[in-house]
Amino acid sequence: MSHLDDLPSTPGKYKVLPYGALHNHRYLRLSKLTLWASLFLALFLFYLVLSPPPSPSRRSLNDSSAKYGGSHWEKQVRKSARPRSSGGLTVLVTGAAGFVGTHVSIALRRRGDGVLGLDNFNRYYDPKLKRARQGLLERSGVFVVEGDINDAVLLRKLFDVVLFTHVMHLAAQAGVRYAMQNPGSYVNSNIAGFVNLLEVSKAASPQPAVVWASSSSVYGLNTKVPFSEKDRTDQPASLYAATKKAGEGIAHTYNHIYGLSLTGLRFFTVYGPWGRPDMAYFFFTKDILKGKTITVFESPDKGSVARDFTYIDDIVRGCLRALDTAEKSTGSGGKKKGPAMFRIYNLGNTSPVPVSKLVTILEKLLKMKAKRKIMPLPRNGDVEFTHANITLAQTEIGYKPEVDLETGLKKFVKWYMGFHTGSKKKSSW
Ligand SMILES: O=C(O)[C@H]1O[C@H](OP(=O)(O)OP(=O)(O)OC[C@H]2O[C@@H](n3ccc(=O)[nH]c3=O)[C@H](O)[C@@H]2O)[C@H](O)[C@@H](O)[C@H]1O
Repeated sequence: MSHLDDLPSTPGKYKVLPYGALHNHRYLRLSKLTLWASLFLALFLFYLVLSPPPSPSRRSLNDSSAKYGGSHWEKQVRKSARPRSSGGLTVLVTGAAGFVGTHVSIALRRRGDGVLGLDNFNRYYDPKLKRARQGLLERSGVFVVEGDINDAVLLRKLFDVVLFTHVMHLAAQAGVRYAMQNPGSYVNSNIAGFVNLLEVSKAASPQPAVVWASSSSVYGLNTKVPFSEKDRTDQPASLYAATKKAGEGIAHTYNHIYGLSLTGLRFFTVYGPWGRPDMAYFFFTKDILKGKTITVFESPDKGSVARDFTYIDDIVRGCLRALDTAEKSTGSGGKKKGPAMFRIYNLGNTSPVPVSKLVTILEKLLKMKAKRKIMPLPRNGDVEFTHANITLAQTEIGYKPEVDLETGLKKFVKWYMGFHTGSKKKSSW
């Protein structure tokens, strides 16, 4: 086989040229190549000169999420956060697509305050419910930024775009029993996320006043009833409770060092329309309707387990009163200028109801008999009873619960049936 065997067999694609012509041909190809390379280099240099490297914040903003940023996004953020009148509040609501977050955001927006929502739409329970709540929020004029409270770049960006007067911090890993399955999630949201939010809030100029959700669970094994803010809270019964208690300590630190105005609200088993499917009243309703057995816990001495169930509208009124009475933070840009307000309030109903009674009310409303399995309270973080003393909240912020369990559950069941049967009521408020 000769070297000619390597030549292509199709004559038109390969020409054997005399030396001079071959040289000229190579020269022409070389200069074309040089021309293209120079053009490419010039364009590249031109691009480098015209686009300076992104600042660290821009870079990580782009890296960490593609879901925010840009002029259209900023316009939506500003519009949502703008109050209708000059005296209105400008509130960042974290956990806005959550149960309490949705109700509070809509109530604020309805009375004319500016509200920007933030929610990470995590999968702790069906995100479809959170998306449905987001639909409600949008219809009320509340834009929800999809992001996490641990994302410092995003939080700083939000504070750059909007001068928030208040933060209503409701984003949290909720649920007492789930803490045994996923402890990290509680530390991540209720501790790390809260610190991150406070870091950004304390650095803001002006600093916002922060109102946040603590929990009745901080009373833990306390046996003195009703639970008063003065009672011990150093015996948490679950990691959830421990992280909420830690949150109160952390908040105090930011108040003490940086002059942030902080108000913690200890919610007592909040229930109502658009509620959380991981809560007993919600999944009892679902299971009773399906004819499935429900497990009703009883105390070790065969007594009833009771909760101070609090209706969502009462909680919303409490949140709004806390926001309205919060004094301004005294610091600015991370520097304390004087002492600032620090408050903790119980927001409960003041009338504990045994869980067995809750089931009886549901049976009546659903017109179905529940298949009950009575079980001793497992050692999973649940406490035997909760009972709020609300004198402090009543005296200082005018909190007054109005809805009893039967009335509240009636409203919940009405919503539940509408939402789950896909009737028109699905989107009603
Ligand atoms: O106040 C709070 O700070 C907390 O309230 C809520 O916790 P809880 O009061 O524990 O509500 P929830 O789970 O509805 O159980 C209600 C009752 O049903 C009993 N229960 C529960 C499950 C079951 O299968 N059987 C049963 O009897 C159970 O023993 C209990 O007695 C929030 O979830 C929590 O995030 C936090 O906000």
